[in-house]
Amino acid sequence: MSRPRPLAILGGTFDPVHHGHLRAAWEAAEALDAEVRLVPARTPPHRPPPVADASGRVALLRAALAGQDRLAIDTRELDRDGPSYTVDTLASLRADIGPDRSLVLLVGADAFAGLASWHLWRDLFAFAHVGVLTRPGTLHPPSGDLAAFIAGRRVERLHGPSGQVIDIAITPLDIAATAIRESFAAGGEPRFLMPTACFADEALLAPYRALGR
Ligand SMILES: Nc1ncnc2c1ncn2[C@@H]1O[C@H](COP(=O)(O)OP(=O)(O)OP(=O)(O)O)[C@@H](O)[C@H]1O
Ligand SMILES: O=C(O)c1ccc[n+]([C@@H]2O[C@H](COP(=O)([O-])O)[C@@H](O)[C@H]2O)c1
Repeated sequence: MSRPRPLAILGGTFDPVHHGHLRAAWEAAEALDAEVRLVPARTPPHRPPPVADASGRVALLRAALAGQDRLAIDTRELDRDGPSYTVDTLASLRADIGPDRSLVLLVGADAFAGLASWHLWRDLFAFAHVGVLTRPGTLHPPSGDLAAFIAGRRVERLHGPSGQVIDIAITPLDIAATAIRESFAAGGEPRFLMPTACFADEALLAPYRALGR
């Protein structure tokens, strides 16, 4: 029997989704030959509450992903109360897919540098590999406990179900949701930083446009 493709997830606040997220997820799917799911956080643990509620952020994600089937949405974090800890998401995914399939947590290099502040961060590696998406502007390599923990785990090709770290070089797109929210707040129109389909339903953009009022 052929080995199942790896399952990779890109968690995020997606407030709102933009081409930086989508292109990174797409290139990771190609680089790892993986099924990739975008996992919107209901209550992101390490930041102020999002501008748009979870259902609005998911609706924009659905609009963004329409017309292709390589990237999917996994809404399991919306079903949990409390902070959307990634370790809980990985445990739940691991229970779904069984012990043998490769599971990869995709994180931008900026997020990876702060991984040691995440809830039960060492346990992430018991459930999954970590795929680090290189991102412009991130110059600092991991340090301290994280650097010590991942020493010896870095690989060029993933083996087994979990526990390794791989760099995934992606086309640098210096797009951030913060800048998109700032554009809306200034009365701008951040077209072409996010998919055109996201502009089709004004109701979905209302929370962002309201930033400018
Ligand atoms: N332009 C990008 N290129 C590569 N990875 C990205 C990019 N933007 C976001 N990511 C990664 O996608 C994940 C989810 O990001 P998130 O939803 O926080 O978007 P963001 O644009 O960084 O948002 P914000 O500006 O609100 O912090 C994180 O791992 C982040 O590092
Ligand atoms: O589990 C944690 O402690 C944790 C801490 C910070 C961030 N995360 C996850 O990392 C992803 C990106 O977070 P953010 O805030 O950059 O959108 C998102 O899925 C968050 O739930 C997870």
